[in-house]
Amino acid sequence: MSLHETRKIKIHQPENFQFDSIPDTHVWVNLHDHPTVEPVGPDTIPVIDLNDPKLIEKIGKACEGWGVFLISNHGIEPKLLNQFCSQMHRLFALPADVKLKVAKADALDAGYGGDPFSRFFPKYTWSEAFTILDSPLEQAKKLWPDDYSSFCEIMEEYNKAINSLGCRLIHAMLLSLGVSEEELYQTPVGDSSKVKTAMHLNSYPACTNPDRVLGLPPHTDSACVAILYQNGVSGLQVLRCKDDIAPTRWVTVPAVRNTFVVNIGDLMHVMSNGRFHNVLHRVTISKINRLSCACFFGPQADVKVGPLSKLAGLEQSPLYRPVTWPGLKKIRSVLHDKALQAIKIDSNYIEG
Ligand SMILES: O=C(O)CCC(=O)C(=O)O
Ligand SMILES: [Fe+2]
Repeated sequence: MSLHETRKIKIHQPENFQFDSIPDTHVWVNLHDHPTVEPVGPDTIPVIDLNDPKLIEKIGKACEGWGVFLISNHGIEPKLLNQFCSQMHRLFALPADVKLKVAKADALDAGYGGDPFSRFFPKYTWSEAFTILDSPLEQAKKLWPDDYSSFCEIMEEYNKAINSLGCRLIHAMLLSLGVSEEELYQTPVGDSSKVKTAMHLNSYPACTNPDRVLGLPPHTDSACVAILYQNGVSGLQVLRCKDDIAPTRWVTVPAVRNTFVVNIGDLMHVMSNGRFHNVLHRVTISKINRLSCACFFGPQADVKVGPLSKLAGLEQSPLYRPVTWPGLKKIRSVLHDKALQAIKIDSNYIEG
C-alpha cells in the first residue's frame, strides 16, 4: 500500500482506493447524527425548468426556502456531458504516482488533492479531487505528455457552457432579489464578462462498506453559486433544519438525468443580506463509483461583496461586512464553518 501526504492537503490512499478493508483512518463516527431521508413529499427538492415563464419567482423561492434546486432544460448537450464524464474518468483512473505529479501544494491551488476541508477533521475522506482554476493546460501536460489536448478541449468546452448557464442563473437570482436589469451590472457578479469560475472535479470510489466512510464532510460553498454535474449516481445530501414537518435531517439530492444541481454559497447569502440560504451539504459514498464536478461562480479577486444596497437599507440593516472571494476563503481556511460569523457587522474578528 502506498500512502501519500502532500503539504497541507491530506491524500491518504493506496492505488486508486483498493483497500483490503476500511482502515480506521477512514472510518467516520457521527455520520448518523441526523436521519437521512429521501427527497419526497415536503422534502422534495425543487426542480426548475430554465424555460419556465415564472423562472425568476421560482428561483427566488427555492433559494430562500432550500438554497438548492435542480435545473432542467438547461440546453447543455448530453453529448458534451458524456465526453466530459469520460475525461473525468480518464483523469481519476490514472495511477496515483502520475496524479501526484500535479499535487496541490496548498488547498487553494489548482491541481490534484484531497478535499479542502480535511484539515478540520481527524479522518480522511473517501474521495479525490482535481481543481481547475484558469486553464488545466499546465497540469494536463504533466499527466498526459503526448495527449493532453483532448482533456483541455473538453474541459474548456464544458466550462464555456456551464459559465453561460451560471450567469443566466445568477441574473435570475439577482432579479428575484429586486435588482433591476439596469442595476445588474453594478452588482459584484451581474456583469457576466467579469464572473470568475473554478471547477472542482470529484471522484468518490465505490466502497464495500459505504456507511462507515464519507465523501465530503459537511460544508457550505464559499462562492456565490455552485452548479454540480453528477454522473447519474447520487451521494450529495443537504441539511434541512428542524421544522413543523420533521426534526433536522439530511435530504438526499436525487441524480436526475439531464439536470444540474444548483447550490447557493456563502457570497450569495451575504449579497442577499441573509435571505438566500447557503445550504450545508455533504457527500456520502455508495457501492458504485461516483464522479461529480462542482463549478463555482464568484466575483473577480479584488471585488468586495457585501449586502446589496437594495436589501440593506433603512428597513433592514446590513448583516455582513463586505469581503472579497479570496478574503472569505482565507477566513474559511482558519475558521471553516464559523467564517460568516466573523464577517458579521457585530463581530470583532480581525483578519490576520
Ligand atoms: O460531489 C458532490 O455532490 C458535491 C461536491 C461539493 O460539494 C464540492 O465540491 O464542494
Ligand atoms: Fe460543496
